[in-house]
Amino acid sequence: MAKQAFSRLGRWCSRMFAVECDPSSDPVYFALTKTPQTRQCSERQAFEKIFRKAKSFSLHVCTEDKIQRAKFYEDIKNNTIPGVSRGCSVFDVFSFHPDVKNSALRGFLVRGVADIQETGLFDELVRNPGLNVCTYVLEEDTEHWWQHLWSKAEDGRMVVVEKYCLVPAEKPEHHPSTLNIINSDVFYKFGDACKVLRECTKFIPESKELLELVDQGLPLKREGRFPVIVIEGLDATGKTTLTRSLTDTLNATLLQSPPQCLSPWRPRFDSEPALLRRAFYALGNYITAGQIDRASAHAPVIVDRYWHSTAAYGIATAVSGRVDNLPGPGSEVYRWPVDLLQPDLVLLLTVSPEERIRRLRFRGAEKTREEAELEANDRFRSKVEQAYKRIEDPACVVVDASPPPDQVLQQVLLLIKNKCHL
Ligand SMILES: Nc1ncnc2c1ncn2[C@@H]1O[C@H](COP(=O)(O)OP(=O)(O)O)[C@@H](O)[C@H]1O
Ligand SMILES: Nc1ccn([C@H]2C[C@H](O)[C@@H](COP(=O)(O)OP(=O)(O)O)O2)c(=O)n1
Repeated sequence: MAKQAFSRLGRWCSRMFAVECDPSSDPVYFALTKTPQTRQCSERQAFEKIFRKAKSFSLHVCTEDKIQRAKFYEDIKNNTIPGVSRGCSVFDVFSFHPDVKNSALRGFLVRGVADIQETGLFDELVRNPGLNVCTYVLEEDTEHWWQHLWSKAEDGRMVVVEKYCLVPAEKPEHHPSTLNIINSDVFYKFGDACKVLRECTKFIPESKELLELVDQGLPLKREGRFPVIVIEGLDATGKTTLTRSLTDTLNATLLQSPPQCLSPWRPRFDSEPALLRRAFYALGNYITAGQIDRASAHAPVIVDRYWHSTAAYGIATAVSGRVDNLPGPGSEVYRWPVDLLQPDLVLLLTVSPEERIRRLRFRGAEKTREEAELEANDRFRSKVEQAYKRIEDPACVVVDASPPPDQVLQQVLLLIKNKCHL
């Protein structure tokens, strides 16, 4: 057996396999076992739902280095999968150790691909040390489905190096998409976000300038005397409108995260995989923290988005499927970073989904959205909002932002008066 295959296997054994065929329901879970087990009739449904007796194969990105893995996953998703899956069904899949942090590998299952094993592309994929390539085979007499893991033998031929029987399994406590959140989708320490950007200076030269900007000191405890109020909320909930009127009324300084000075780099990082995008926004908060520290010595400070946004969007984007796949309230993913300056008050503006769509339409967005996209959007919206509400120390105070702007302002001024004695 090829040397490479051994190292692949070490990380592959005793894993579970989750196939997401419908974002509105649970994934189908399988345990991978060496020994087939007698199955109940009802379990056949799991296989019929996924494989339907069609030829299928899966690709899992297993590159060790986190940044390479994130970039390679995007490349496979955007270039390889569309190329091989014409006329096929494609599902997102996870290979993971149940409830073990950082153990999830993401990939794709392509169903209905007739002769993939005969193609040069198959060889190419199997040869790639960053991929685990599996085919799925039905043993007709026993009705067992087997996962075949492929590798390249020393003589250059493609060979099956390991076979696992797929056994339908109970859903684990934690959805596999939640297992890798810490330090991939949300960063809880300045140094952890910096590390990611430091490692990507080779292919994103802008990261170097960004690191120089943030290296100018980290205020953790505020020197200033004036209160700091953060306004959070989904797009079009009225943050810009409210932060402007609050700033005027309170003679405050208006800041935002990411800070203005990062605007030229934002589109660049927005087009990168989540790992890099989230590290960028995390560092934006530390730069804003420095600005808050200085400004709050002279006047109250209003901040348009801060840590809650970074964490809530990071978590909501990472967690696939339904809202109840989010880590439960009290999970460590909702904690405040150990070294980020805390505001005095965080207000979360909320409006009904219908009102939000009305405001977005008024701004000219969303006009051409398909129904399906709106529905997916609705799931995303609920996940962001739930994540916002679960973040702790400081937790946000929810404000109903559906009344007219002046009434929202009065309501918020009252809250600020009570909580910050302004
Ligand atoms: N309280 C409100 N009632 C009605 N419309 C509002 C209210 N606040 C803001 N809007 C309108 O909704 C849209 C989005 O507001 P904006 O302040 O830009 O939101 P955000 O900064 O959260 O994206 C704008 O067209 C704005 O004029
Ligand atoms: N402090 C922040 C601010 C924004 N983000 C991310 C989260 C979302 O992906 C986008 C939302 O920003 P966007 O500019 O669209 O929002 P608004 O126009 O202010 O409503 O940026 C963040 O991660 N951290």
